[in-house]
Amino acid sequence: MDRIRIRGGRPLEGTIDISGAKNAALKLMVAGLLTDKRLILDNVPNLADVETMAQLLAQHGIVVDRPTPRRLSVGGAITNTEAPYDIVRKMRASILVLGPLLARTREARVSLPGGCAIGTRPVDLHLKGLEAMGAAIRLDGGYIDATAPHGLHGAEITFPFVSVGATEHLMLTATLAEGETTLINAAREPEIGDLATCLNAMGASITGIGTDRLSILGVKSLHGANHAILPDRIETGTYACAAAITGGAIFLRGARPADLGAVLVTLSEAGVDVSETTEGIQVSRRNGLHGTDVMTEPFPGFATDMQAQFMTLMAVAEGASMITETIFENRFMHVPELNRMGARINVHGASAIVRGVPALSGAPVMATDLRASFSLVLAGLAAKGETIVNRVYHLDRGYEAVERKLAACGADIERIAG
Ligand SMILES: CC(=O)N[C@H]1[C@@H](OP(=O)(O)OP(=O)(O)OC[C@H]2O[C@@H](n3ccc(=O)[nH]c3=O)[C@H](O)[C@@H]2O)O[C@H](CO)[C@@H](O)[C@@H]1O
Ligand SMILES: C=C(OP(=O)(O)O)C(=O)O
Repeated sequence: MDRIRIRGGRPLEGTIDISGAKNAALKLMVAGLLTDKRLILDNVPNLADVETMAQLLAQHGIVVDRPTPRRLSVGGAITNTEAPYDIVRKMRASILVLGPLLARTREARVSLPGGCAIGTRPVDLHLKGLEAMGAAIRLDGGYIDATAPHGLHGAEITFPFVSVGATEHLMLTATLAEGETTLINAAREPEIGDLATCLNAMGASITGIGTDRLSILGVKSLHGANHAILPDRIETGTYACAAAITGGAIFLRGARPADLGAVLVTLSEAGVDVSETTEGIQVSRRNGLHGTDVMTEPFPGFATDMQAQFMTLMAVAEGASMITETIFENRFMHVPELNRMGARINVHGASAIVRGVPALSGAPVMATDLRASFSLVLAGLAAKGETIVNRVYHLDRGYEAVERKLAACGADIERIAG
């Protein structure tokens, strides 16, 4: 298993090109199941999760090619409607194939994704939504068995709380259902807008993009399209934290400020200098950081995917911060690892109290999930001495070329293959 070695204490200076968003790319690839024609995606990040999704689609009969490093071509006829446990367990976005398979072939068997390190992550809203659209669903041996003998139809679906995955899943499915589907209290994450824009380019009829009420008028079939994936707002926020924690200055080329929601405002409140340009975002820090409270919320609130990275920043801020996680019940696994590096963090239920310390010290640490992994990389960049981050396969799921991007800004970082 690969590890990352970091010798901390260098201010990072330079430019980082922001990659296409992982959380959009995976769902856009699923859109390829909705048509026999070719869907061409550009600005596709080179990530383990993208490879896993390509594998999943391939075993459904869909051909996924990478004609150029940043382009994916997805298309073909569905030849198998079962999504096996071995692939689904690696990546939760896999569950999103269920509705599109049902809409195209009237049957699907998809493994239940199960819990994962950050929480139980149920899929009941996805299944209830599909049932409202006419699917018959049965759970059998860890699999979701779904059929729609009479096809799927539109429905009015009100989510009791905001779910990114359920909004995307039902929107994808509704494009081919008969009649109109309305999703009320829908998630408004920028990746959902990106997916809706691509589906419309494929011939879907989706209105209300960017709002919490999406209307989807089903069509008979979708065609191919060419779509460039939006820049990754979580990668952007993560490297903004790298500039801030090392007291450096990084230009985040290609980043879109409006997609960051509350994250940029919160960084500014904490003492980070953020300036927006048409080409990207400049982030630097000349003065001290101060403790700032945050609560994770659906977009445009502070993203749960930025919680661990922001906590590391607060670990070296002056004063205390309270960080409350409202989306996932177990997303504080980075806390004991950060404490091993000298942080002073206590968890009380859904909140962590972070008492800032003057400096962290390098240590061997264990990555536990994707964003937690980067929070440890950030700690290593700021710490005195050497940090070894173990189990970096979590990092490779969602961050492209981490060592190259950071080293280009002056970080002393290397991957140790093993
Ligand atoms: C609202 C939110 O911030 N969602 C995050 C969530 O999306 P993801 O799509 O994974 O999760 P959801 O948005 O669906 O989950 C939001 C909340 O609803 C619950 N839930 C969800 C579906 C369901 O059928 N039943 C149910 O109870 C979840 O357990 C969670 O507490 O994780 C992703 C990966 O970290 C993030 O990029 C998303 O920003
Ligand atoms: C946890 C994440 O992804 P996933 O939903 O694929 O687990 C993430 O993007 O931070």
